[in-house]
Amino acid sequence: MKILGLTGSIGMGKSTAAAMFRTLGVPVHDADATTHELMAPNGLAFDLIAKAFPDVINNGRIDRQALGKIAFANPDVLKTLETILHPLVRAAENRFLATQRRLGRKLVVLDIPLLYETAGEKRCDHVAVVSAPGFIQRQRVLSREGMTETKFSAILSKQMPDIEKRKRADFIIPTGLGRAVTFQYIQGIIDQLS
Ligand SMILES: CC(C)(COP(=O)(O)OP(=O)(O)OC[C@H]1O[C@@H](n2cnc3c(N)ncnc32)[C@H](O)[C@@H]1O)[C@@H](O)C(=O)NCCC(=O)NCCS
Ligand SMILES: Nc1ncnc2c1ncn2[C@@H]1O[C@H](COP(=O)(O)OP(=O)(O)OP(=O)(O)O)[C@@H](O)[C@H]1O
Repeated sequence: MKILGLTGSIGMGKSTAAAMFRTLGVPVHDADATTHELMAPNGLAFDLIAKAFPDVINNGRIDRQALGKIAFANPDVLKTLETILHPLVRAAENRFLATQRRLGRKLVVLDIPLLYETAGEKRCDHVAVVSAPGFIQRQRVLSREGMTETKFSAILSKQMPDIEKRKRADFIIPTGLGRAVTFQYIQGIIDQLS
């Protein structure tokens, strides 16, 4: 079974590309979706996070925006969160891989936002990076509710620059030229790896 890592900086189009892989029949494990499940009220990380950051609990739920506000402004908070979440995400990823192997899959995708930042490429056979020009990325991200210039800069500073990701990638998937182009590239990657 070949493992393709899918990554890219904030707003570059990972989720959109992941959905296209799924449409084309390739199973995808989504690390970000896993963190959402882990942080839900019945999730495995809820109690640990609620204990570490009681101020961000709102109506029995973790207020992600409030947590993001402190985490992206404070390296210690982000570190604590990562220490809680990353091993649990990794365990979920391993369960996904075991299931897909049992099912005899030839190709699977691991969608990991911080793939290069956490040396995740070591457990992938190939890596694809989604990328668009910086001004498009900026427009996309700043149009999100609750996003500010300061938060965008703080998040960017914690991620490997797009140019560096592009240098390391086996495949670069353009996401600034329209969805049809992205889809075509993804189809080409699947053909090449199948
Ligand atoms: C701080 C949290 C609660 C903020 O949640 P919120 O819903 O407001 O933002 P969201 O998760 O959509 O992230 C916004 C952007 O920041 C990026 N980002 C998230 N965590 C990190 C991180 N640890 N380092 C760098 N960038 C990050 C995301 O990839 C995304 O591009 C959340 O991002 C979180 O729990 N982060 C820590 C876990 C983590 O590392 N997740 C990313 C990879 S699995
Ligand atoms: N290939 C594409 N063509 C056109 N627009 C796109 C494409 N990919 C993504 N977009 C647009 O860009 C925005 C961000 O996309 P998406 O949510 O997939 O990014 P992401 O990398 O998963 O973001 P984050 O890292 O912040 O979670 C969305 O509004 C989406 O509609």
